[in-house]
Amino acid sequence: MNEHKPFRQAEASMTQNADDSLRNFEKARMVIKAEKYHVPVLLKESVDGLDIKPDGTYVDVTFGGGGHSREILSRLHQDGHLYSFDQDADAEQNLSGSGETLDNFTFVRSNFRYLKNWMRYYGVEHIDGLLADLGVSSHHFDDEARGFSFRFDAPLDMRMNKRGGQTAADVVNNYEEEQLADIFYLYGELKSSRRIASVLVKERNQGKILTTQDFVNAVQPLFRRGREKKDMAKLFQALRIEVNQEMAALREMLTAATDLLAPGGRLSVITYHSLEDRMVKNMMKTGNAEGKLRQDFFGRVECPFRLVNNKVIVPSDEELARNPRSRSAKLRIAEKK
Ligand SMILES: C[S@@+](CC[C@H](N)C(=O)[O-])C[C@H]1O[C@@H](n2cnc3c(N)ncnc32)[C@H](O)[C@@H]1O
Repeated sequence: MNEHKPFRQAEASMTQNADDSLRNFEKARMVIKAEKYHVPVLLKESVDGLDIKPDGTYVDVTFGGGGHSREILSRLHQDGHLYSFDQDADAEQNLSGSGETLDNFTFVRSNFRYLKNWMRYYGVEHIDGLLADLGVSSHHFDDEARGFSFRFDAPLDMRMNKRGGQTAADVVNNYEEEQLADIFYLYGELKSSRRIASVLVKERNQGKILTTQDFVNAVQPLFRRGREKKDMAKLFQALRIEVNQEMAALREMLTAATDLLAPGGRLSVITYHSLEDRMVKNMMKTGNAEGKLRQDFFGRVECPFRLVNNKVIVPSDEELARNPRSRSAKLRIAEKK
């Protein structure tokens, strides 16, 4: 009889674990209530990439509508923990206000560039995995008042964190012409960036550019017919990246994550434009955002990560059909050595 005992114990603990997962999932569903806020992108692929240990410590630095957080929580047991960050107050509203709480979940209303400080604050020295699903959520594009979309007329704001920092109107009205051109070229990959900057400067000399429609009216005549929407989207993206200092925040977060991850810990990052993707790729291949190869005394490349996927993972045809907003997503996964 005795030789069966370990099996029975294993069976009992499997049932216990399954119960734990179900309970966690149900509770997470109650605590994270958003359904329409955002459709999670590459959900299974990115969370599978974390290779979750049920008792591990995980971070989702981009909570948004909580789709990825909920999936991570469903795979954790009571002794695991998830810290989820978002700098936007609207994202926090996706947590149930009913007083329901999850013991193994902490929401951090902050920019993820302060990841290290917050982990220190919570007494966390190492994490087993970090997920980032960068950029803005569908909610940002669909909320008429936030100024992220050229489909609506709204104050030219575009701040994810409305508590502070410069707005898109501040950038458009105060930056030097050359600075504006650089932003449009670097973050929007727009060939006509100099012309756009020059037109904006002329326009603002007539009167401040304060709304999305002021901005659209100024630049629209520059775009070739048939390309207006694509180019406008690129221009709005460029402004948004500058307003929210997205590249600097990403660099700081990736550096902190590299230090915090325990050996065997996973980094799973979804990007939506080429500059972000390049920075993530560099970090995973070389351990620094610039992609500088470092070699040891014997000429061996030193890198804190092992790539889990050599080729980027992109949404399947089924996902693209179901959620066209996933079209530019690229997922990279690496493991800390
Ligand atoms: C693409 S959405 C994430 C969606 C989420 N994974 C889901 O399934 O619902 C990105 C979220 O990250 C937040 N975010 C972007 N940059 C951030 C930063 N530097 N610090 C904190 N939150 C940030 C945005 O406010 C937005 O809610």
